[in-house]
Amino acid sequence: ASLTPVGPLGELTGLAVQRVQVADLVAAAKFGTTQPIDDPAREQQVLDGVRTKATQLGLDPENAARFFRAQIEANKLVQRGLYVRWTEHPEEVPSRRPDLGTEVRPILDRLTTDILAELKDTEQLRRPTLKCEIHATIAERSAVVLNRLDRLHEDALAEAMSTVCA
Ligand SMILES: C=C(O[C@@H]1C=C(C(=O)O)C=C[C@H]1O)C(=O)O
Repeated sequence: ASLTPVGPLGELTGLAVQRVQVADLVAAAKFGTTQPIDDPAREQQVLDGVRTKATQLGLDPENAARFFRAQIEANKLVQRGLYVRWTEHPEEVPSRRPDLGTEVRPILDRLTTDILAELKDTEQLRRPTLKCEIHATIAERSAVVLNRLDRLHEDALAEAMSTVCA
């Protein structure tokens, strides 16, 4: 369970937190298999879906795709960090390997839908203004404290939120 960060960007930031936390499951699904961290075909699928749904919601599809490119980079940052951690400390490797296709990607797909709805709800606030940057910083810092994010997930969240103020 994750706690909702503070302010008008709290819900959106909370969803970005959930997405970087699900990266732990993605890494657990792939670690010790031949499945690579980078999957350009899946990324293309995610981004194509985002553009389609964004257009249906009346959002700028390229702006939404830019936000999701940052979510994807953040996810891979966590995966790479956990690979380093698990290689150095094999006792920390999760004992169960979740199934990427049936278990993990469906969670990411649900988050995609929720994130797009929040992008719509926050559209007016997310102009490139100081006001937006301030609300983004408040939401991000409160997310780190409320969810006790470690440095890896804190850095990933910063990446995920880097383009929030359109
Ligand atoms: C999350 C995954 O790993 C990477 C990150 C992705 C994402 O954040 O949506 C998509 C494809 C991969 O490059 C995955 O393979 O599903």
